[in-house]
Amino acid sequence: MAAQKTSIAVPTPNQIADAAVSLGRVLDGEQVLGLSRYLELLLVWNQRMNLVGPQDWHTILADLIADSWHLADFLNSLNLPEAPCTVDLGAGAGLPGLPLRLFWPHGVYHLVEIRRKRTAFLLQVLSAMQLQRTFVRPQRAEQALPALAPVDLCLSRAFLPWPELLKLVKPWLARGAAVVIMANEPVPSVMPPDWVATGSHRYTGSDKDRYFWSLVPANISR
Ligand SMILES: C[S@@+](CC[C@H](N)C(=O)[O-])C[C@H]1O[C@@H](n2cnc3c(N)ncnc32)[C@H](O)[C@@H]1O
Repeated sequence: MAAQKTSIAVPTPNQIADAAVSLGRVLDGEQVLGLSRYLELLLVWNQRMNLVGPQDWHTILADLIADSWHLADFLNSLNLPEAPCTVDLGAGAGLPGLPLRLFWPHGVYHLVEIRRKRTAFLLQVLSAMQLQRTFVRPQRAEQALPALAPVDLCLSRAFLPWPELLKLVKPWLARGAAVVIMANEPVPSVMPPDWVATGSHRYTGSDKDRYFWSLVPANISR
């Protein structure tokens, strides 16, 4: 699908850079360009299919994309392999993965998404953003995980309730692997018996506090 002239307001690179500064992040030129390409395609495709709730770029940047730069900082604080194999399950509109790769380019990154129209969107954005070592897997997570295992890092946003996600991914994790949960509440004091929380981080999103939890299987922690 090619970008068409529409009535939607597509931000200029300078507007994106200024808005990011107002959200507390200074972007480099490549990040501005990457976000500009992502936002333009997202705004156009979002008019024809339901990719994200917000329709205006500033809300998308503040409510959705900013999570990815906070997530990049959290991932940098974890004890991960130098070039991890990461899966992003139920990637949908490419969140958190596509913006994340501008801020955290390590290892190989697989965006797993079952719906064909969404994978078509992801492929077009991927080609426009020219992200390194980042791939779209048009598959069910249940099929992609065995094919991509052993997995060093599992991410997902709004895909499955976290206890179900842990059950789904556990058989396919490498030794020392982590699952990072993006949550609206702090890490629970009681974990499932076979999991340990190894880190957590709170940050303030556009409207409320948000959290990342890093969880590892108890018997194969690093
Ligand atoms: C609520 S959306 C979240 C999308 C994106 N992560 C975000 O935060 O905007 C969940 C996505 O998971 C996809 N999905 C649902 N079940 C799946 C499965 N078994 N394997 C892969 N993707 C799946 C859906 O098609 C949908 O795009």
